[in-house]
Amino acid sequence: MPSAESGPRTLYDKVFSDHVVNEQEDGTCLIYIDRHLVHEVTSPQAFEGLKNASRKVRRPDCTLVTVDHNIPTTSRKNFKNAADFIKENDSRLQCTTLEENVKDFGLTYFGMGDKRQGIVHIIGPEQGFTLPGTTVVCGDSHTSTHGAFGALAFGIGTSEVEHVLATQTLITRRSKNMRIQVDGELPAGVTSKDVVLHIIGVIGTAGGNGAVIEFCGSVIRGLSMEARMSMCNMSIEGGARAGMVAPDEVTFEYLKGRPLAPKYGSAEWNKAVSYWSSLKTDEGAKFDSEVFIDGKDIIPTISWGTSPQDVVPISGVVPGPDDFEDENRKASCKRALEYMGLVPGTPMKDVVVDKVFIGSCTNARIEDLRAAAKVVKGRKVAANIKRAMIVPGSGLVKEQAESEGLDKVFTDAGFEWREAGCSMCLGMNPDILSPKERCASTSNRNFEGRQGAQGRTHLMSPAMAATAAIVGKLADVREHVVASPVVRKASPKIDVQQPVADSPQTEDDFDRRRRQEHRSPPFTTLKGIAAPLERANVDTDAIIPKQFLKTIKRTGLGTALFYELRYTDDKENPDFVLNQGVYRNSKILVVTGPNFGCGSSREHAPWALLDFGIKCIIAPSFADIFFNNTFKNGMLPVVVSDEVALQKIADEARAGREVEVDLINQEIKDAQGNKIVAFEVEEFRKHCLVNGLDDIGLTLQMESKIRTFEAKRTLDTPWLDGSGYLRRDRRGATMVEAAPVPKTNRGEVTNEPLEW
Ligand SMILES: CC(C)[C@H](C(=O)O)[C@@H](O)C(=O)O
Ligand code: SF4
Repeated sequence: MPSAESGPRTLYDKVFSDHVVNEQEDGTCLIYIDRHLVHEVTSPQAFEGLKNASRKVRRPDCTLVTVDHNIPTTSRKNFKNAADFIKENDSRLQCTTLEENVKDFGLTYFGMGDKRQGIVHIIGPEQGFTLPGTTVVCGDSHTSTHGAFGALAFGIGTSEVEHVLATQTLITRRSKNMRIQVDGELPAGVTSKDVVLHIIGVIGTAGGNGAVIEFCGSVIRGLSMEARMSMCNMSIEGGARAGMVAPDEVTFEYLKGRPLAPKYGSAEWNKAVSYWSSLKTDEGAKFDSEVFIDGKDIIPTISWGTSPQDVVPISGVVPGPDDFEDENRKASCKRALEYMGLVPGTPMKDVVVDKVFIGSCTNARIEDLRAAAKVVKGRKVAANIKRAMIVPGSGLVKEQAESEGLDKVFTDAGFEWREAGCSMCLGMNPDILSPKERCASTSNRNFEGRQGAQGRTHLMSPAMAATAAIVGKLADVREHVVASPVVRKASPKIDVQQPVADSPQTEDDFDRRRRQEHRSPPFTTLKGIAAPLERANVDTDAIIPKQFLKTIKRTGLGTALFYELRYTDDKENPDFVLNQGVYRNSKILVVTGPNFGCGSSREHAPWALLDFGIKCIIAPSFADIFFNNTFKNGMLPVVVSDEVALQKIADEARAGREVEVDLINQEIKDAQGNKIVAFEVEEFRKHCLVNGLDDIGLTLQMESKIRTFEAKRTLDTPWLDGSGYLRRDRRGATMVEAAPVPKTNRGEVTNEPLEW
């Protein structure tokens, strides 16, 4: 339900309300986006859409672009350009396409030759691009990371990336408010990663669906910004699109001197701090759900299975199906044990590890590397560990770590010291696990095949991963390192001011863009074979694995749909439903377990379903980003939470009979036209589907409202109009200039020619 707009408000309510450009009667809101981060995987189709419609990027001064997912993490000593450096064809194409797009649209870009390059969720905060009270989006589910600053930050799909690029706004609705309070004190050896893994174990991967989580309590207040980012980062693993922490002195301290934050001590800084200080939940504000956790109950926590909710304390044992009451969980446990090659009852500390990965947007910040180095110092990686990698989150993190001598600590112990990128977090680059290899990983997802086909991932904190590297097995950091008080050191800050250039944009451009387009074929009624899928928590990595995300097109992904389930050694698996008889022509998917489409924001998941021929998915519940992404592609996700009705539909599907989804009357019927169940759909979404409308076209009709909002924003929060190297000369009430940032010479800021 929408949150109350009057009376005491939550932090989320405040930030959301401050960004509403327009609200419709059915609760559909157009919100302004302050900060847009872009990377190579989820943007090519968005830029292509802009080009096809002759649209420009509305606010280059609020947009920051980098490459992170595909790039190799090998030494860049001889780096000249991405085209020569990246060997794998599809990865190279995706990166060079991004470089062309930033050039064509005049965006600020941190390429591989720039020491500010890094994982998109590490560089935003590092540069002060992420600020309290802002709305931050990126075509990436871990955008939730930025909520650590009291920003409303969430992942979006590629169609929404295009929408934001074109309009600097997004169509959305109010989320529910969820509060997770962690009080007391954390025992020695327990870190924010343990806290968040513990929380996901408690609430489950669908626990936060439809909600924004506010993390609070004395434990959260005591965490550094890095630690808060690790927690908000994994809100998405708890099903929430966003996590937030109210900004406080720790936040302000972190922001001082960041290149894109207001200048410390200036009138603007003081104004900003006074606004930021108001961003807290009012006494008496209502939350839709609340969870209380006592910090002292948390033990270093690791995952044992193939979902982030499959966690146990390191002192525990591998669970078995009998440990769960829910039938879905019993079935998932059985499958996960088989996949992970584990036997119930085995002590976690007996599990032998092959590889160690310390990196990712969850845990590749300077504090993470310091924590790992503290464990490693003076020790050696165990003989059975085939590979132990440290992948800093950005060039600046790497530089800082090197200045502290951490690289030496790691390399002396036998770790590889790599260049910044996503790396083995999802293995879109060459850093992957071989089949059946077991990895102690500081990343955030342990889905099947996530780090490499048939690879086995155990999630944990940097200190725990470092301990596993030294011991050769999963191990308890508390038994291997003498606890000492955590000393909070400053994070690296670099004040880099860059020159910019101008390029005009005219009123005519707006008129051209104001066209309302019809992009998807209208959806009214769909009748066809429905395939039954009897699974819970189907993640988007399972719907389409990472190797297929390297395309720069939306089409042709049907063969990749459910790839790991549909094929074994590249041959069709006859047991998988879509390989059987009539189901090869399915138009509808009936999923019997909850939380379909959890995990990543990849719009490739609906694209693959659509390309296969599936236009409608029926399930008891969906993950938020996937749910959104389907609508943007003229597809219909239908929630049927009534178990009896869902089973009736599944029975039709199991019998190979057709099912009819009648959107006009909002009913699901059997092949004879008998109603099985009615369903709900938001009015605005239905309108767009039935009429095949392009919502960018619709939003552009709100131009005057967007301009009015921007003018007010400039008065109230002037620091949000591209500052520092993002500064643009503004023309009238709108944007815009387009100036790429000159290359920095990996360490030295120069006025050298542009990277391209
Ligand atoms: C590639 C991108 C869409 C994806 C995400 O949204 O999370 C990736 O970052 C991931 O972690 O799976
Ligand atoms: S989760 Fe992994 S792949 Fe996704 S953005 Fe973070 S580091 Fe990159």
